[in-house]
Amino acid sequence: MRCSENGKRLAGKAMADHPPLPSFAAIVVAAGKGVRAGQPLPKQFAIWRGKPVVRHSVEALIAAGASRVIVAIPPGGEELAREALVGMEVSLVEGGTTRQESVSKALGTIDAAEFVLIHDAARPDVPRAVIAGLLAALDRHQGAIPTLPVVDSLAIDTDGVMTGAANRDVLRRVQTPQAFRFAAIRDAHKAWTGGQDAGDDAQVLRAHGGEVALVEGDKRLKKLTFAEDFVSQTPDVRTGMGFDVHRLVAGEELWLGGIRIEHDKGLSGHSDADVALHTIVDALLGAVARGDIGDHFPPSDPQWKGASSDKFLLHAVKLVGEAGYRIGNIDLTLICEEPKIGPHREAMRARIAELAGVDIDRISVKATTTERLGFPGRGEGIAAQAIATVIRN
Ligand SMILES: Nc1ccn([C@@H]2O[C@H](COP(=O)(O)OP(=O)(O)OP(=O)(O)O)[C@@H](O)[C@H]2O)c(=O)n1
Ligand SMILES: C[C@](O)(CO)[C@H](O)COP(=O)(O)O
Repeated sequence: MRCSENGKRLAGKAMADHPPLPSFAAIVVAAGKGVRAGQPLPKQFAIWRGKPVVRHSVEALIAAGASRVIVAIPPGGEELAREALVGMEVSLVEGGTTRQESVSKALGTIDAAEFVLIHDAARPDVPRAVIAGLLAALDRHQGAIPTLPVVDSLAIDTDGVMTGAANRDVLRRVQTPQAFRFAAIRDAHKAWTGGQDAGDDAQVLRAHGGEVALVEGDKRLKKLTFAEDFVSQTPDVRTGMGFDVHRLVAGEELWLGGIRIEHDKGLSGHSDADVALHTIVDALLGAVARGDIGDHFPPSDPQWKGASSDKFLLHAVKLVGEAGYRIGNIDLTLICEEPKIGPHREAMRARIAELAGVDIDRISVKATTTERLGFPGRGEGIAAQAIATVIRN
């Protein structure tokens, strides 16, 4: 069965900007029921990152130069599979009641190949570097599998009670694709006599006396198993904007962007009137929908008379954290003729970054004039506007 009969050589579609890999056949097992994933369709046909799950890995294997791709599908799943793999040159084979049986049936359709990669459709994101590492290891071994270290300590569970521990230093989490010398894995599957299923094909090969190399796996090869694995991982990003104006008057200190600037005039207001910090406070409050600066620090409250605006910004940063977010970036624009902002820009960025608790590269301070037009142009006041993004933790 083929989803496309166009007869083009698959290897010709391999990405031109990578050195070619040794020729290999690929089996993608997609014949499971996907019960734990609880999707409306078997999970291998559900949409993930805009495409059916199974399509992702088939595309990656073809791009890496697979000479042919055999996909094991569930009984009665041909229409779903054709739809998921439309336009791709693959062979479809009906799978079995277990993964191992599905692999065996797919292996039975290959007459000859030097190497074969066996992969779970449920692991859609297949880095080419992993494929390259596996194929390279077949120089010296009959099989090679991608693995990751175990990061948690391990307990042996006997009816809910810990009855021992395992040494995680010698244990590895095993992923797919798993790569084999074709004849070795074909013979191992044929010879399998164990009543119980093996966990994977590397175990089948080992049971037949083959040696399996461990190569570095990749987090991206995570298996989609549960419903939560289908929930979008796109970060929840929010934006807030702020705008403020303060009057410039003689006889006041000028506080701007959290620093004191020598100038013949200063900003007037109930607090230190740092228009830049006030604007940033409003942008942050807006991003987490916590009102505006006047709600938190009313100008009528005497305790804020002459207060440093640092306090306001620290408070807004705290509210962002309490809402479950962290600051992504802040982009501030100051609108004035005087003072010139350029000489103070880096000091402002550093102070704002310090108060916001983020790296300086997340803070931008820009300035513009109004071509001597309006109140900023006449030097009567300074206006500021800011945009802040926050990202859910
Ligand atoms: N009879 C089977 C069972 C599983 N698989 C495939 O083996 C891979 C790994 O299996 P798993 O994640 O356990 O998938 P399911 O068996 O479909 O999941 P569940 O146990 O939740 O039903 C999947 O790509 C699955 O489609 C297969 O080809 N044939
Ligand atoms: C083959 C496998 O993905 C390697 O980790 C794993 O053994 C499949 O197990 P499952 O129970 O079929 O999900």
